[in-house]
Amino acid sequence: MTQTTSRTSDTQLSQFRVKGEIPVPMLIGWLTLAAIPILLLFAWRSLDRGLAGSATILIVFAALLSINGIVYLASHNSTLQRRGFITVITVLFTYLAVNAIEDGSAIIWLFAYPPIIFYISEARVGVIACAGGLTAVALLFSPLGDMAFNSPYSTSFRLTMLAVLGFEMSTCYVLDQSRRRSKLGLLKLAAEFEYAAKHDALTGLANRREAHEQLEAEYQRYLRNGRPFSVLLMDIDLFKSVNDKYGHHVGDQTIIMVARTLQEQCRKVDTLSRWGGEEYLVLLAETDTAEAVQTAHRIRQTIASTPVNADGQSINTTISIGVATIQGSESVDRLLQRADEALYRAKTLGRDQVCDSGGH
Ligand SMILES: Nc1nc2c(ncn2[C@@H]2O[C@H](COP(=O)(O)OP(=O)(O)OP(=O)(O)O)[C@@H](O)[C@H]2O)c(=O)[nH]1
Repeated sequence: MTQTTSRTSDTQLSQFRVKGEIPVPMLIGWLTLAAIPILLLFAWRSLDRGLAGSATILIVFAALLSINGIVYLASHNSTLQRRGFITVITVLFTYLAVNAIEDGSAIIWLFAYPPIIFYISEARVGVIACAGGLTAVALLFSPLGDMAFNSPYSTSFRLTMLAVLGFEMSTCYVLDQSRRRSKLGLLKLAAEFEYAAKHDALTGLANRREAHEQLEAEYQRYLRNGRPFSVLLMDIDLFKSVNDKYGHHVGDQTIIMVARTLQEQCRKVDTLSRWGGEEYLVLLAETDTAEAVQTAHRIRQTIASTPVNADGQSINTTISIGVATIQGSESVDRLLQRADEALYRAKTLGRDQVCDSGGH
């Protein structure tokens, strides 16, 4: 996978939620609600110990988190909420490490940072934030840090802290990658299921169920705007003899090749489906009878003049077509029944024919 595609899929991934997954805005909401009383508690403790400056700064952080939450509630802008939250907690954790709040023990809160950052942001952001954080802590613990800040940490604490923090960040990264891969797998599986539920396995055309959905959608449009639509019900002529003569496999290939030719003959707005064994249905959106009959003749002629090449065999096929256009307040079932009757007539008239439900 290239970097571009992994980035794209990571961004796309965050837009989909699998069942049971905690939505990021909700998680940030809960974390904000939990953080505010904790910050106020430590502000009160700082005040109690005469550290008014620390108390004020912790109260400011609590206020900033509250404002971020309120802005989200008012705007529902989850990107803004996430960015605001990441900024506030990054500055907060830096402050806790540098200022050695609670006799330096507040630096332990840094362990809360990696799992949160990996969950609420893209993997790339998580890696950058954690690498930046670890470098910052290493600098703070270095002689350079000692020159700039008055840190109370012993050498053994510094080493343990850096090692454990690095270990935690790496573990969070590995687990997060695993979570993202599982999520991607689930989303792909869901897409495959959806595709399989809507398409015919042999030809890849819409299946009968999907055709019914499209018919219903077009019918609703017809009821709203009054513009009629038509259907072409098509059946390969004497298909049983193809199976009998060449075998089932060649029969299958013939069904696929006819489907391809039909696809080439249809507009993008039309829905071509495999209606049954060797039957196809075309839904012609916003098309009246004259236009539908013209299209049917064109399709019939193309099929008749295009021998099917299946497994090295050149097979001449023809199709019969029944045409019906929606009229008045009739139902979709009635429309299909009329198309079926027209197809039956085309068969009885000798096949390789187009008949419309008006009797032509
Ligand atoms: N190979 C193959 N054959 C299929 C498939 N589905 C249906 N059939 C066969 O298609 C044939 C349809 O035959 P019939 O309905 O009797 O009609 P026909 O021979 O096409 O004759 P007319 O429709 O009257 O022109 C049957 O032999 C089915 O077994 C399929 O998916 N693959």
